[in-house]
Amino acid sequence: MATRIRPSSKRCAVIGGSGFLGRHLVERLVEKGYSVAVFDIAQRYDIPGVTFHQGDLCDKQALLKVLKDVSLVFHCASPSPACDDRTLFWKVNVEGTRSVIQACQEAGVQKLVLTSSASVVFEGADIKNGKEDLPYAKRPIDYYTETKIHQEKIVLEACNKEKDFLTVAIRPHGIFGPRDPQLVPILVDTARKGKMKFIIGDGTNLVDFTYVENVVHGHILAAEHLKADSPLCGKAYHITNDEPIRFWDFMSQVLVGLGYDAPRYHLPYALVYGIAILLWLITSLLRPLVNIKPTFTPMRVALAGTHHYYSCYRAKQDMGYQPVVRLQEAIARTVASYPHLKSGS
Ligand SMILES: NC(=O)C1=CN([C@@H]2O[C@H](COP(=O)(O)OP(=O)(O)OC[C@H]3O[C@@H](n4cnc5c(N)ncnc54)[C@H](OP(=O)(O)O)[C@@H]3O)[C@@H](O)[C@H]2O)C=CC1
Ligand SMILES: CC(C)CCC[C@@H](C)[C@H]1CC[C@H]2C3=C(CC[C@]12C)[C@@]1(C)CCC(=O)C[C@@H]1CC3
Repeated sequence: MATRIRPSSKRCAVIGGSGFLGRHLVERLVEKGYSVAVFDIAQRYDIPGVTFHQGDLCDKQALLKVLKDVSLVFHCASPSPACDDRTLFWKVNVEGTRSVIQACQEAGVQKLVLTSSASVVFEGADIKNGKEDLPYAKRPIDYYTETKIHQEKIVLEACNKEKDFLTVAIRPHGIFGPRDPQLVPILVDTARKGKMKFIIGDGTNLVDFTYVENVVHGHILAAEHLKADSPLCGKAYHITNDEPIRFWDFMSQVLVGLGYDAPRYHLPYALVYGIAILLWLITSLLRPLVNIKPTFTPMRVALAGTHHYYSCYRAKQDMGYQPVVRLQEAIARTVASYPHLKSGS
């Protein structure tokens, strides 16, 4: 009987490796001596030694070609939360993730590390020091969150020691850092439109913002600690900066760092949330005719006006996680990385 030769444990693939988190992950893996294949719907950069495979993760045959001599897969692809397209979220995050799991199993991949999200337990109400045993949101706040819940469940349920296929999910929260296309650009765009004058609520709500290098560190630790006899098998892990900060202090530090005024005037949370729901309803009804993207979506308002910070005690215990870049240093590096978004430029 022919014995299957296992690929080296340092041969990995990053699905979604052209994205914000994915590219930082690829760069760190290369520094650590991994051989990396990127699978993504688009190729946006070139790194010597990294092979790129352009394709849709819903296409199992295309995935199989890339995964056949890989032992470890990171899955960090998703449509952007801003796209609000339920059909696309289900197709990519749920059906596509099933095809990733099947392709991994058929190709003999041993480990799958999923980038999930701490928002899988967020329903719009306060979460203070939330642990991984919080129940999944029963009424997810948007389609993105709804499908991230299903995605995490199917990946964790696929963990099977007998089949030599181990899975783990990383749940980051509020990732930021150089090249992030969401947080800082949306913030600056809102400030430039003159809409960043108001604080939603009393401004004391604490939130986790997690520097991208810490999220990368959590992913690699998880991959390296994921073994048949380890507690990581089939579990989810919060990865944060472990320094919750007032949402509005974080926003103000980024804005002031880039030369914009910090928001000053307070608006009641319930009022802004109500307006955001109304706008979402109107834009959904008008969508067949015009595609308007409101700045203040119910999700963003809920994130801006409630406490949502998470414990990463489990990651510290099971994989020795500690953030590698502290929050103030992370904010300074991020601000410095966006010279083109400075006020007046
Ligand atoms: N950013 C954040 O604050 C947080 C993010 N996460 C999770 O982290 C992961 C990475 O997020 P982030 O880096 O911010 O996102 P990005 O959008 O920057 O990266 C995702 C990448 O996946 C690609 N992609 C999308 N659909 C497919 C597909 N069908 N097949 C192959 N590739 C595809 C995207 O291409 P394209 O751009 O062309 O769509 C993009 O290159 C996601 O799973 C997200 O849910 C979790 C918590 C917080
Ligand atoms: C308009 C302003 C009141 C707020 C602008 C900042 C927001 C763009 C960001 C603040 C928190 C961010 C966040 C995410 C996206 C960008 C923010 C809303 C996620 C929804 C991205 C995907 C996730 O999995 C969870 C994130 C939580 C925090």
